[in-house]
Amino acid sequence: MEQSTPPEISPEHAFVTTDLSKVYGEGAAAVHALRGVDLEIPAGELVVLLGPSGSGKSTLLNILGGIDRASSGRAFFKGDELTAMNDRQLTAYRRRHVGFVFQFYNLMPSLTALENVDLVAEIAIAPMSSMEALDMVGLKNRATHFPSELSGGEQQRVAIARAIAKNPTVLFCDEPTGALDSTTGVGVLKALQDLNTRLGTTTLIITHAAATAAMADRVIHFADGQIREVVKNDYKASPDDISW
Ligand SMILES: Nc1ncnc2c1ncn2[C@@H]1O[C@H](COP(=O)(O)OP(=O)(O)OP(=O)(O)O)[C@@H](O)[C@H]1O
Repeated sequence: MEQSTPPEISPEHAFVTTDLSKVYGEGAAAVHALRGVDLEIPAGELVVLLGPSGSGKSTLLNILGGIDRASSGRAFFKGDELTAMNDRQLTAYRRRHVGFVFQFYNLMPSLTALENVDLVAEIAIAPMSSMEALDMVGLKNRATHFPSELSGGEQQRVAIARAIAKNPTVLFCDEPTGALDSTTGVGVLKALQDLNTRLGTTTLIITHAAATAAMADRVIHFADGQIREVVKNDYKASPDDISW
């Protein structure tokens, strides 16, 4: 049988993409969201994706997260080809390996913080306890509070606890601080950096806050559906030390 994994893909890579492209729509209405993206993301890194609105960041995240499909090119997760998976395989990949955090927290208003985290922990394969997940984001003492009793930053930290409770291999964050003021945003970024260090979860963060780049291992600059530059940081700043 033909070997489907290119030899350059090693287990140290969480993701590798080759010539990855995505076109939405057809003909004159076609939008080229990704135009031949070649990317390597080492496992365990905290990666920040920067770029103008519409440059393709969310499209890349959604393809790597198994919630959208590429039009051409290939994407691999630890040697498994995402772009060759059927719907059932992609669902299994998401369920087993992927945590998502979005700009709006999407918490159930009628459930407490702990119950919101429980929702995901209950269907995960190897979850940590919901209380442990809340503890990791500094909210153990707010477990019985409802979302309406929590600040925006606290609600986002509950959403992060919900995403990490399933012990994901990769955590995708699309504008996690987009709805927060800068002080509150720092608390959320600190929680993400802390989790990355403690759990070793490969973490991809899309943000418009360019200063956030200083807290990453690697910064990917996007423009017009392509990677313009990849910068590897020698030193990772604490979100506390980033000026906004
Ligand atoms: N479902 C869709 N149908 C048609 N076009 C789409 C769809 N999703 C995204 N696009 C287009 O693809 C391009 C890339 O969008 P994408 O959301 O990936 O950009 P982005 O860099 O994440 O932007 P932002 O920072 O504003 O979230 C944009 O031109 C967008 O309008």
